[in-house]
Amino acid sequence: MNALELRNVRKRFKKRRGVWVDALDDISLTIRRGEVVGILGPNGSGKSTLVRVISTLVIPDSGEVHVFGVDAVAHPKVVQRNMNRVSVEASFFKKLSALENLLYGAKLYGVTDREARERIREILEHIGFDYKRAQEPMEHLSRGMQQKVALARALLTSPMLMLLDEPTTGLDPRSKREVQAFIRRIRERHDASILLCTHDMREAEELCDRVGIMVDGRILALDEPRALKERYAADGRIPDLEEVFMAATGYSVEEAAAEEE
Ligand SMILES: Nc1ncnc2c1ncn2[C@@H]1O[C@H](COP(=O)(O)OP(=O)(O)OP(=O)(O)O)[C@@H](O)[C@H]1O
Repeated sequence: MNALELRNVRKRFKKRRGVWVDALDDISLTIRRGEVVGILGPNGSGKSTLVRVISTLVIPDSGEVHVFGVDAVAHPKVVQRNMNRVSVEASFFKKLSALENLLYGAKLYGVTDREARERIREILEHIGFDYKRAQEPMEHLSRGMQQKVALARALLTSPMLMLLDEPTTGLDPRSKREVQAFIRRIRERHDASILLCTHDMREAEELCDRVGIMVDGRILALDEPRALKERYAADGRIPDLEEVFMAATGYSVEEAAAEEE
């Protein structure tokens, strides 16, 4: 059984009168157990909508979404238990400490307080979060530190499927490396299947088994990074992933990362 299966998923949004946008335009995608699949795409290409549909926050107009064989549209509660989403919009109780927020998160997933406390310490240390600061209110922490708490919360509940929506965007270089190293470790242990949306080509290449390129709600290419590069080879020269991205999308990396108009 696959960790994730999307078949012909569509989602349209009304932008203004008479103007619609196909955020997801006939998306089919499979993630095998233990596999890390990256999605690279410019702003507005539909990555967040993809993550929201899988995490049952948005209902697709048509198509099927199965998480470990369970229909996500018909049984959102069951599916939510088997996955966790990390995104910049992660919600916390800002006045409470990181530790209190993490304990609360663990409780929702049925992890006991004692078990949670041990694991919280271990996870925070692994991702380079100074445990002494875990007692401070969330609102005192930098964005990078809050992002690490969001990641810790996702890991704490041992989700079978992790949806990482730009987990390193906005982090300082050191935090970024720590978070990436942690994702790499999870990957090596093969204990989670991961969908990773990112702007960062190197991150995608280093962390993902397969990478998809998304533009205007469609996945243009999805393959192992090496195979993608071979596919776009010209005159016997193998391009890097950045060049593949430009060739496939017509966007430069800078344009892809720029704010949506
Ligand atoms: N709730 C909504 N209402 C109207 N339009 C929406 C809504 N959510 C997304 N869209 C539109 O759907 C398209 C895809 O958006 P989405 O946020 O999924 O892209 P993205 O690739 O995640 O971009 P970003 O990297 O900026 O988050 C965009 O044109 C966006 O404006």
